[in-house]
Amino acid sequence: MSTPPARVADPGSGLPADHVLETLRAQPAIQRVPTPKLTLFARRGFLDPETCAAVIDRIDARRRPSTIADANGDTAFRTSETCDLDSADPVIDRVEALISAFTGLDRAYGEPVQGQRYAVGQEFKAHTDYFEPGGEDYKIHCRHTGNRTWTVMIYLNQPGAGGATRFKAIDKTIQPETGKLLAWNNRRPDGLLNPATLHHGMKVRSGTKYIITKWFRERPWPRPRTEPDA
Ligand SMILES: O=C(O)CCC(=O)C(=O)O
Ligand SMILES: [Fe+2]
Repeated sequence: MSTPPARVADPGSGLPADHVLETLRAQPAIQRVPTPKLTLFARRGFLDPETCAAVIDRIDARRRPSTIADANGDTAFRTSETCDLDSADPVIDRVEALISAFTGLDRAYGEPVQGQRYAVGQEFKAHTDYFEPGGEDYKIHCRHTGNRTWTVMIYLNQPGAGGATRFKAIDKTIQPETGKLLAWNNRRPDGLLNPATLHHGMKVRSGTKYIITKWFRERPWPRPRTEPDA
């Protein structure tokens, strides 16, 4: 008796991860953080300094206070500023294309790229990027597009001091460096959410830190309507 095949998501969603793992492993100069607890890759110099500077300009022009999905009562939990970046802008469009080509993740499954700006003393305390199933925020944010699968993050500059990203469960701290990309799977190999992805955007001690993040989902992200109403 044959069992029906399991529903296979589009490989570009990053769930299952095989296609993304194959694509990332084939990239020159990619580094994988050696741990069995999570899948975390780094690539130094992924984005050129000119593009990083152009994206920083856009973040500075449109930043607003950051929010968090699962409000936890700690008003100092995420003190940075945020900016949704417009994929109709050719600079952002190119960054999105580079991320997809590098990771094998299909940009159709990604949320709009988000910029973050951290001034001295600002941070994003330890959190996971996926939504906690069962909560109100999970219902609101995951109803249509499912939960987050992969996170791709790029440091746009190197602040004077501080601003590292600490993955507590594996005792690994990654230093910001202009153009360095991080990509991690928010899931375990069996597809379940991985709490070992807990990470902390640590306080900037001098200068300003800029990053962009693109989070991918189980299902395609709705595209903004551009056509006029009939
Ligand atoms: O700023 C960092 O190093 C981490 C940012 C982060 O975790 C996020 O935006 O989800
Ligand atoms: Fe995060």
